[in-house]
Amino acid sequence: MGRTLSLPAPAKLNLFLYITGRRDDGYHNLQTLFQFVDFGDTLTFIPTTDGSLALSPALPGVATEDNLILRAARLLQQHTGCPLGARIELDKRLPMGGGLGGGSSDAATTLVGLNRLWELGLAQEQLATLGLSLGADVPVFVKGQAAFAEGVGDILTPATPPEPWYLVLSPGVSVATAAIFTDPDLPRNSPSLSLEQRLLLPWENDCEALVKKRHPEVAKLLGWLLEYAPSRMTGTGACIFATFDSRPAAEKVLAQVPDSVTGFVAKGCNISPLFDALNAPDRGPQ
Ligand SMILES: C[C@](O)(CO)[C@H](O)COP(=O)(O)OP(=O)(O)OC[C@H]1O[C@@H](n2ccc(N)nc2=O)[C@H](O)[C@@H]1O
Ligand SMILES: Nc1ncnc2c1ncn2[C@@H]1O[C@H](COP(=O)(O)OP(=O)(O)OP(=O)(O)O)[C@@H](O)[C@H]1O
Repeated sequence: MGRTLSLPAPAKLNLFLYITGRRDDGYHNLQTLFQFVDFGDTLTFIPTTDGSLALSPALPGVATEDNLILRAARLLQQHTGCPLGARIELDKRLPMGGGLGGGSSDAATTLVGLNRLWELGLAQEQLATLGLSLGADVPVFVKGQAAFAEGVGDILTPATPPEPWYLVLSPGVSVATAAIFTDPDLPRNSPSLSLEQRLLLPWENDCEALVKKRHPEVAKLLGWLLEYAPSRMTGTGACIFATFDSRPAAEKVLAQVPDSVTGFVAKGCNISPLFDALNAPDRGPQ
C-alpha cells in the first residue's frame, strides 16, 4: 500500500466561454479555453486498510456524503473493487460556486491521487471517463493540460495559451451553474469556430452579461477591475480575473480591492500543478 500523499487541486479559469447550442437533454454545447493557475486547495490522502473513507473538515452547506471528494473516492472503489480506503484531509482555499472549478478539481485530484496511492494502475483516459460522471469539468483536471473544450466541455484539445499572471477576485456571491444554464435570457447561439479562429478574436464569456444582471455585485466589481486591466468572468461566475505581465503589477491592484472582496494572485499554467506535484521526488509528508 502507498504512503501518505499530499496533492494540489488547482483552480481553472475559462479564458473564454461561448455557448453554441442546447442539447435535447438540457445540457449546453460550449467552446471554452481552460487554463490552470498555481493556486488552489490541497488534499492529503492517508491510506487505510479496512476500506473506510473519511473526509475532514466538512464544507459548509455540503453534506459530507455529497462532497465530490468522497463521491470520487467511492466511485473509484466501486469501479475497481479496491478493498483499501483513505482518510482525506482538505485544505479548502477556493471559493465554492465561484466558477473556479474547485469541486471538480478536488474530485480529479482524488481520482488521480487514490489511483496512485492504491496502486490501481487505471489509465488517465479511464479516470477522465469516471470523472465525467461527477461533473463536466472533471476530465480537464484529470488530464492536467490546458485545453480547448467543446461538446458539453468533454471534448478536449490540448492548447498552449500565454501564461500571464492573474488577479482573481471573488465578489462574495455564489452563482449556481444550473440557474444560469436554465435562464431563458442566456445567449445560446454563438458560432462554432475553430480554435485558431477563436484565438484571433477578442475573448469573451457568454454568461457574463446575464450573471452581471442577476448579481449587481459582479457588475460592480468587474467595472472596478476593468479600470486596471483587461478582465472577465470565469465559468458561470461569480469570480472574475484580470491579466497582468508580472506578479507585482497584479499584487498592486489586489492591495486596493474593496473591503468585502477577497482574491488572490496566481500564475497561469498550461500543465496542472497536480502533475508537477505527482512527478516531484518528495510528495509531501510520508
Ligand atoms: C460552464 C463550466 O463552468 C465551464 O467550465 C462548466 O462546464 C460547468 O461545469 P460543472 O459546474 O462541473 O457543471 P455540472 O455539475 O456538470 O453541471 C451543472 C449544471 O450546469 C448545466 N450545464 C453544465 C454543463 C454544460 N455543458 N451544460 C449545462 O447545461 C446543467 O444544468 C447541469 O445540471
Ligand atoms: N469538494 C467540494 N468543493 C467544492 N464544492 C463542492 C465540493 N463537493 C461538492 N461541492 C458542491 O459543488 C458546488 C460547485 O462547486 P465548485 O466550487 O466546483 O463550483 P464552481 O467553482 O462554480 O465550478 P464550475 O466552474 O465547475 O461551475 C458547490 O456549491 C458545492 O455545493
